[in-house]
Amino acid sequence: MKIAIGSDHAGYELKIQLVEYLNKKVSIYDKGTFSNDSTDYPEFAHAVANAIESGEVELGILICGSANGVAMTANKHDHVRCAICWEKEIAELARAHNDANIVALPARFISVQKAKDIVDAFLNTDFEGGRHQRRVSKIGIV
Ligand SMILES: O=C(CO)[C@H](O)[C@H](O)[C@H](O)COP(=O)(O)O
Repeated sequence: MKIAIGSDHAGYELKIQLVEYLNKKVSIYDKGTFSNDSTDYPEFAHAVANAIESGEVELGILICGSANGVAMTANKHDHVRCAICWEKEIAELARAHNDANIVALPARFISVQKAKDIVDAFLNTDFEGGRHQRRVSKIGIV
């Protein structure tokens, strides 16, 4: 499986931990940031969202302090459904019911172990389709 990951400075340390953890299981495409220097989360959210839209990867992981900024940015992309997750059960539902293709993690509010559990749940849960496909299809209708 191909996974893109990106964070701003607030998520950088967690991103390092997750890249090391996930490298043993999947192919990781790291879209930055690559230091603790203060930066702007939209750059990395757009990079991960573009990787989804181009087909470079199947799923993505975004990290910032609260997860709000990266999720808001990624969800501007037509083919992205980015879900903020702070418990593994929410990650399972984001995949099973919402067909989310990016998980957004709030680095300043969850532990590294919690983040690993959330990511594992996200990567290992399939979309259920059926009634959920009907609802997901309506998301873009405004
Ligand atoms: O949480 C975030 C956006 O939703 C970002 O990670 C920012 O870091 C956050 O807005 C705080 O900014 P700061 O420059 O790290 O104080």
